[in-house]
Amino acid sequence: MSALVSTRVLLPSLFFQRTTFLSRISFFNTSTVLLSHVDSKNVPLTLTSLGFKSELVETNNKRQKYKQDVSPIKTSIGEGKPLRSSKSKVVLTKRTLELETPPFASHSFSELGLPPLLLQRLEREGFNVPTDVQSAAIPTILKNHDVVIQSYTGSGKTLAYLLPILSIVGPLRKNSPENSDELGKKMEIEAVIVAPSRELGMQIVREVEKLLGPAEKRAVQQLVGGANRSRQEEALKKNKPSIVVGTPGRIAEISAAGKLHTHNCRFLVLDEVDELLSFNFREDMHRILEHVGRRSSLGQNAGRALKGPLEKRVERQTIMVSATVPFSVIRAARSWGNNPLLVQSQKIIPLEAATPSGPLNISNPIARSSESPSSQDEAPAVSLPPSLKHYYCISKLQHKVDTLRRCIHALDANSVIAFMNNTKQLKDAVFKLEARGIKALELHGDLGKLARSTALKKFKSGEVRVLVTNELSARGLDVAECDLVVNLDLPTDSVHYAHRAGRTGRLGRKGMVVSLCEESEVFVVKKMQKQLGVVITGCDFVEGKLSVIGEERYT
Ligand SMILES: Nc1ncnc2c1ncn2[C@@H]1O[C@H](COP(=O)(O)OP(=O)(O)OP(=O)(O)O)[C@@H](O)[C@H]1O
Repeated sequence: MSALVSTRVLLPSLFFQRTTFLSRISFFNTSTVLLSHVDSKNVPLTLTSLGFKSELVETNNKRQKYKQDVSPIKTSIGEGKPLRSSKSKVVLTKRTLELETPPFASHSFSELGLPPLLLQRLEREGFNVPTDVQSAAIPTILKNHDVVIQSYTGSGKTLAYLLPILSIVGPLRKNSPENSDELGKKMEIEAVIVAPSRELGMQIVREVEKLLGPAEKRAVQQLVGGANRSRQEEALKKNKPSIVVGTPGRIAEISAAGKLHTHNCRFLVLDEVDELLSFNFREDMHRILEHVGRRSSLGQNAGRALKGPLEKRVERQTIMVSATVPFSVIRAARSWGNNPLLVQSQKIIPLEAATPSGPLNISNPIARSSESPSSQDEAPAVSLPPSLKHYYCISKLQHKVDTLRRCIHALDANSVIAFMNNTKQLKDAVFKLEARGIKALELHGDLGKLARSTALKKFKSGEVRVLVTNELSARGLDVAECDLVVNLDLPTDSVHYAHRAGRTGRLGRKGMVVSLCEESEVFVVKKMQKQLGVVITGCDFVEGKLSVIGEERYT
């Protein structure tokens, strides 16, 4: 009761509205609504109060800016150099988010069987300790197993498959007697990595290039859509890369033109595999699966003929990766792979033993206690980083951008990704944010290649505070500094929620996800909450503060 009183004290004018609101929630849902409360010390909830260490400092132009904390981990993003926007002449200092609960395993990279040159490169790039999923996946892939890698967003799945691949193919590979005769020869393509978007494809290429270093970065080639195809074909011919990374359409196109020779390919990686299963990619994926790597004529049983774990395989090794693994992926993996294993952060099991809901819900008591979901309704409970905080705020459609503005100020967010479903409304939102003095840019598929790259670059560098985007950016996009994700439109389902939400809270950093919805949509939030097995708390942004409205208990 005292908690309820404190809400009244803080927000007297809103009290009546709030009580009405709570009773409506009860109407839409069977869940029990508890008393409203605000933080017991009446401290406003901001990203700072939630643990993002930042400090206000005066810069030359007298504007208050953030001084970054030095992260213990060097990320791919700049380390907080002062940045200057050429247009506004505003000096921005990037705030680096601390790793609060990093998913690091106790092992070191050197225990995982990686070659010395690769270990040196990891150290040089500041990758000192493997994450849990890397510790589980690297030795498993090195033992020639086909795998489905599933762990929550931002837990380091990319290196989990890149490191074993780089141990075996390309210039950093093991100089074992087995492949020493191949040294010096021009190799064929040995690994094909497929990603559903151009941005994700390019991000993976950057990660490989970082490890290869400038002298050897030609060993990887990007084959993404939207870029000049003949230039990519020329580069393939000239550089003879060991690894190609691309989008399904472009890989299939170049392969069909006879310019991509992948029949001897050793590895096929399907990153964001559940997305690659979607209807849009069906034909291209069919071609890739048929043409990449030597398929044994014995089909599925061929793998069983392997005598020992290190026996050289004669057909490709298939690696499938996602934070969300619905039953469709398990089914596809069983037919595409060779007795694949399901690799999660803390366990490795044969995929045959994985049930549709098992791998997703098992670690989450809330999701486990709810009714068992249908195959479309699976709860991606272990897909979400544990450090994330989830909120929803009721807002009328026409007030959403203003609510977003209040949300950004109340949470003191520095790097925000706002998701919308419709491109036209997305443009309007950017216009309104800019009109309210918040630097924002749009990112979606209707933009040209240059505009897309520029928007992303400006957002990553901290020059732009809000990136307004759609599903294009929901998968894989890695911006360590992103401290807030806002759903200006609700995602279509809990899987989409998980991927959008996962753009913040990367690698154990704290992050907040706020979904803005109309009153009639609250039941959708409640449904996703149940499916995801997380608490999505009602809130409002009043007088520059976040006020929690109610807590709900599962029934
Ligand atoms: N062992 C490590 N030490 C330090 N940083 C790491 C380590 N492994 C990965 N990272 C960094 O963590 C960030 C997140 O990794 P990554 O993008 O691979 O996550 P993910 O699990 O694939 O996420 P998503 O599911 O969203 O695609 C990246 O910036 C990556 O460089």
